Amino acid sequence: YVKSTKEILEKASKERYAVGAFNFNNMEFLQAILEAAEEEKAPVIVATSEGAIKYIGKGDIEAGAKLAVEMVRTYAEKLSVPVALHLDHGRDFKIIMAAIKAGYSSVMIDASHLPFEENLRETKRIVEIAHAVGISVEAELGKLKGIEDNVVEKESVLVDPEEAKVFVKETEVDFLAPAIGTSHGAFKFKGEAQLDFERLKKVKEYTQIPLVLHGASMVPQDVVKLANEYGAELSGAKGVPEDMLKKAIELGINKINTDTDLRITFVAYLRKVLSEDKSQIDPRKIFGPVFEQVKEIVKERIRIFGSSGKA
Ligand SMILES: O=C(COP(=O)(O)O)N(O)CCCCO
Ligand code: NA
Ligand SMILES: [Zn+2]
Repeated sequence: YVKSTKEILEKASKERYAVGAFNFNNMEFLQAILEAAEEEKAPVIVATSEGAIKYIGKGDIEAGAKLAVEMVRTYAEKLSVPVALHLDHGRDFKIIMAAIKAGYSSVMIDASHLPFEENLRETKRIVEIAHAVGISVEAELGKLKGIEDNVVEKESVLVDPEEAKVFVKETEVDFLAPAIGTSHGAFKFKGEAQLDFERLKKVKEYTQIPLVLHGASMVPQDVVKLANEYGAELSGAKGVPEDMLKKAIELGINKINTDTDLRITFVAYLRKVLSEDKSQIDPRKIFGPVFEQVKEIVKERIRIFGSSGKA
């Protein structure tokens, strides 16, 4: 059933577990994510980036947002678990407004590339509008490394817990994504994976609100290997290790954004199925086994996040 992001995350924060926020940009990924949550009896957040809304709407933002909402509602109303739809990395005011108008439960205003005062002002503006119509808001403090959609962040600037305290108080934002060393995509760490747990601990203590981990995909090496065996070129791919995810959850992370793990699984098994079933031309016979695997990896993530059975 449909439930608000805020209710889902406040329960998670109180009970110290995390809820997956899985990205989708087509029907099959959405189906796989929702089936996984249902089978794990877990609350789940499904998310679209701005690019996904444009992709779903073939460039028409209002149509894309509306279709995403209607797909989620049509599936979710049949499920026994709570489902919320979230706008990931909102940057364009028009798209954030389109998501709110279409019926998204929460929106992220990502102004983390701006100086603190501007991030604060931008976030405050969106919070005022969203709260006026009962929508919750996520913001980001500090910078992730790597490519954030179309903004290349050269270096990661880790969150300042003192700034986080002021930021949350001033903006009344509902959830905060503190940068603690992760980055988007499959190539997260040059050397050893490391997250700044000290900062995370302080941010939770100072803000006492649900926290979000971006760039949290684990990049499973067995799946990377399989993809490469069937012709992909993903050498050097590295994600967040399980023990670090679990420690981040203990320290107060309640929403874990996961996209790359689903993408790598999709690509590995699509390559495998196409190369093994050479006469297959029915998309359902190709996508069926591929998205079965995507569902399984989502279930694995839900178990690691501690949200299995929490519906
Ligand atoms: O923080 C994340 C997920 O990051 P990851 O790339 O680790 O799955 N997202 O916000 C998902 C969209 C970013 C582009 O993939
Ligand atoms: Na987000
Ligand atoms: Zn992100």
